[in-house]
Amino acid sequence: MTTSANGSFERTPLIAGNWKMNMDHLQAITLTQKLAWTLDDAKHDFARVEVAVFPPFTDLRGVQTLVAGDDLPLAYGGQDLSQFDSGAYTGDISGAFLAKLGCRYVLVGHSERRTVHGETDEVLAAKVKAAFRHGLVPVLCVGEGLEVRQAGTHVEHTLGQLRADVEGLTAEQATALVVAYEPVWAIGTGEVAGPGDAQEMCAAIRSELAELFGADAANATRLLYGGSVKANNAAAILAEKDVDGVLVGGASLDAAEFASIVRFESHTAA
Ligand SMILES: O=C(CO)COP(=O)(O)O
Repeated sequence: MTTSANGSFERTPLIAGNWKMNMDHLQAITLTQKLAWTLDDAKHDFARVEVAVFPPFTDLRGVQTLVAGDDLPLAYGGQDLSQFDSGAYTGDISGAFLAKLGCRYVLVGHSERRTVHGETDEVLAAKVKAAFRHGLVPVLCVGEGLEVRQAGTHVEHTLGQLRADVEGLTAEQATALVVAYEPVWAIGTGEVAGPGDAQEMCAAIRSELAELFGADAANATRLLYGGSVKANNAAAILAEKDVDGVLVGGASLDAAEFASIVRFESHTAA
């Protein structure tokens, strides 16, 4: 653990790339290699700023082979997992399988899962627990849609999702948890929440976690912002006190752009 510039608490910044449904297993190898080379050229210190990618399931074996074979310091994870461990759940992927593939993380409750797949908070709370059961760190995504933002109830709404999805966790689990605030209106739209908006929500999330799990746990939980993060807007967001990293969609598909977002955090955390 290193001390980040985001306050006096020790939280290792995390720059995460969610590839969504992009990159087949061959493209995934090329992108991972390029990213590793670019960060290596830049002498990136992975212990100081952690870097993780979230490829589609079909890419994970290839990414694992590359990361293990070349001893790359990159972390990776799945974009979803089943709330169940095994059995008759056609099309679903168990956290046990992800753990076996060397995944450190798994996304839970991305807004595209909530909207396209209708995942409810009840299901998501079960998925968060399934992740922990299999030794994976859940990156729990929360955030409001445009109508909620316009009505001004975004903090209440997002904290409601958070409370429901972390239900039943221990303080120890809350310490390990990563929460990504992704306002739905800012995802893939080019509309980025201002650094002040990101900070407002991350501070609210941290104080909610403090109420639920105690201040020590809340001060350890890493909070990310996601939604149209690019190389040209990342630095200002990453400079905010309660923002410990970013969850990048589109810009993570370009190794050079993603690597430059990583470098902004390295400078902020220096
Ligand atoms: O949903 C996101 C990351 O999970 C954000 O996607 P974009 O960066 O493409 O807006």
